[in-house]
Amino acid sequence: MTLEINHLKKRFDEHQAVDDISLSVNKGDMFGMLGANGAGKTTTFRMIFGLIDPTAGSVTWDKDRLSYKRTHLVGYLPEERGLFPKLTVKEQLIYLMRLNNMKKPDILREMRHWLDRFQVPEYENKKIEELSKGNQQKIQFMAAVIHKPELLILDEPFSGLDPVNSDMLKEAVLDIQKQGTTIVFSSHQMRNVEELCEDLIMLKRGKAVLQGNLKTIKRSYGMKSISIRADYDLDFLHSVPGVLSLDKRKDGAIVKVESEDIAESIFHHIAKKGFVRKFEVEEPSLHDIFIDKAGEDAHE
Ligand SMILES: Nc1ncnc2c1ncn2[C@@H]1O[C@H](COP(=O)(O)OP(=O)(O)OP(=O)(O)O)[C@@H](O)[C@H]1O
Repeated sequence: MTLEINHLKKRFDEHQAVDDISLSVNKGDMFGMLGANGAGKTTTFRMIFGLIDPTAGSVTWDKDRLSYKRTHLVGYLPEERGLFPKLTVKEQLIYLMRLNNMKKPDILREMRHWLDRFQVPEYENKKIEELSKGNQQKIQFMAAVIHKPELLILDEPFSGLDPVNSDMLKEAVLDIQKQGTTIVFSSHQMRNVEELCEDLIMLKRGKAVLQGNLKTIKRSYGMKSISIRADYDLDFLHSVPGVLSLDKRKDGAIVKVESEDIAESIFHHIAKKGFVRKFEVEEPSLHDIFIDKAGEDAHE
């Protein structure tokens, strides 16, 4: 079972929201979709789920279009959370899961399992409007997973969660993946993507600007980050060709350079100045790559 996206495009009047993206995600993989605000992530998710039709290109799950009859195979956590404030958690989940043809005893069993897991068993009979935003999000997440979909789409699942709840959700997502579910998610929090994804696509104004295996991308990315500790001012490194940025720290600096060769030349420059306490060349973080690639659209 594979999610296949081929030359997918979506145009809204004059605006090309998604511009020719192709990707495939194999069963059980976790795939990250990155991009600044307005890059086209949500539009892509809506096309995967079948809420809107592509202008061109195709989306298939297990070689077939995700038509209305097959939507129960997919779990979708939409960006615009859509719960009914006046319903209780139980009523809400029964309502949504009946749409997936789930039987009531199965819904209740799964709901209680998840409420226990999220350490909020007492929420069963609480109204949605009585819950905090973060806790409503847990219920929305449950609505995406209770029917055990083959493909799970999570649009910004971690936004608005405190660190404890964010970790709880992350563990839940990893467990669901272990059970063989294929997961595609978007996040503005690069650390989450680094922790969870093997493969990713980075969109900018609807186009893929970076795509592939995260480890390979990081290894092959020219840019390097050097962590330096020294007892003298490192400001002079600003004028070394190939230095992209210099971020001063208490007893040194983090210097971003274009390539490993530049890192070597930096080492010679500072060694001439005096004793170097630390000089460590690291691969760029996904955050660095995002700023570099998503460019002026990224306001992280
Ligand atoms: N129904 C619509 N009609 C017109 N324009 C739309 C519509 N839906 C999305 N767009 C436009 O398409 C572009 C992509 O939007 P989309 O919501 O897919 O971005 P996104 O990557 O999910 O952004 P964010 O991180 O802010 O959620 C935006 O410029 C948006 O204004």
